[in-house]
Amino acid sequence: MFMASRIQTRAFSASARNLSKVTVLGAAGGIGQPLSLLLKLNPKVTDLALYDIRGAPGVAADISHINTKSKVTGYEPTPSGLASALKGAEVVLIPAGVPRKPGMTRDDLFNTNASIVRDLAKACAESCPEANILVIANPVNSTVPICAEIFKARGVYNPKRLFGVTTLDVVRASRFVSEIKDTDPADENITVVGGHSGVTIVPLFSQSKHPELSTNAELINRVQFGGDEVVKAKDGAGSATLSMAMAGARMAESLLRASHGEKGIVEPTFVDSPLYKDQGIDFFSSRVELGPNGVEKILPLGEINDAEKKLVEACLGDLKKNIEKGVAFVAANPGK
Ligand SMILES: NC(=O)c1ccc[n+]([C@@H]2O[C@H](COP(=O)([O-])OP(=O)(O)OC[C@H]3O[C@@H](n4cnc5c(N)ncnc54)[C@H](O)[C@@H]3O)[C@@H](O)[C@H]2O)c1
Ligand SMILES: O=C(O)C[C@H](O)C(=O)O
Repeated sequence: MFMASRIQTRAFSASARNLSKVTVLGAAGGIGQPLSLLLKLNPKVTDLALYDIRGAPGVAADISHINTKSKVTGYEPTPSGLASALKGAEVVLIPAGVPRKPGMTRDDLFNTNASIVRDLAKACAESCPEANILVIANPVNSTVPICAEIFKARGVYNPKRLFGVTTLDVVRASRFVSEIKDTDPADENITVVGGHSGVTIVPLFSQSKHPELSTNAELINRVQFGGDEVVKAKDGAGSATLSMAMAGARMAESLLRASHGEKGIVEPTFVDSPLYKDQGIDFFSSRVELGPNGVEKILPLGEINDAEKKLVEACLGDLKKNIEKGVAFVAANPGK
């Protein structure tokens, strides 16, 4: 209790002074570089810290020449470099980890990415336990529970500060709808719930301006497997990087706006959620109102139609297994 209030006071005093340090772990990668670029263009970011196991100082030197006010620092790939990159961070984005190649599922990345995320989560728990942690590395359905377990083991878990970034699913859904309806995607607000892989991605078109799309199997499939479209087109060179950078920058911007006092900021995101806990599912993506302390309010799913109820049903089975896999990994491999 004492820890939680101390954490909240510190976070508030930094944002009250409008000083926002944002750290990117995996900053020299396909997502990391354009994400860092977009964060450098964001006037709410005053201090941008870039860390990677290779190349972060070079990316930082390059980005630091952009004529916006924020200070950019690239850190060496050492434990002290990582700790310095994280110290005082308000937001940490984690795109560190390997991407898919054609024929792979996101779960096929688990063996490599689980330990990368575990070790970075440990560094966060030690150096910036009060930060908002935004997990991009796949499989998100498992890497977010991994982070939670690491924070719990160190007694610093704050469920309001841990987010799986599912913004790209929302971005895609609005773009795909706008292509069908010939509208501006900025006017298409599509809620996507569940998790971030295949059938765990559930768009709720019945809640949009185009409820008839909730039976459009082709569109639903495209939202659920949009990532595969990019993996296939890149033909072995990785997965979505540029659209993901935009989506990650949007999620970070939303959190910063909320921490700077703006009200009513809502983003669908994968969080520790009460919505399906009675079914043993501790994490779920739904519309979340953000505030100065991270999660302000987890909004209910609301009315959904029968077709969408079936999609949610199909999501829950896979999601439960993905979450359990992350929790079991930390239990069996707590690391150093
Ligand atoms: N959440 C989403 O919607 C979403 C979207 C796209 C990609 N992704 C995932 O994001 C991850 C990164 O994708 P990418 O295309 O940028 O890959 P990438 O290989 O281009 O970049 C990954 C970077 O992580 C770095 N890295 C590896 N281990 C590290 C460690 N221990 N500490 C710090 N940095 C480390 C690498 O050096 C590399 O620069 C993948 O797992 C991918 O599946 C998620
Ligand atoms: O598809 C992937 O592997 C990357 C990412 O999760 C995406 O949705 O584009």
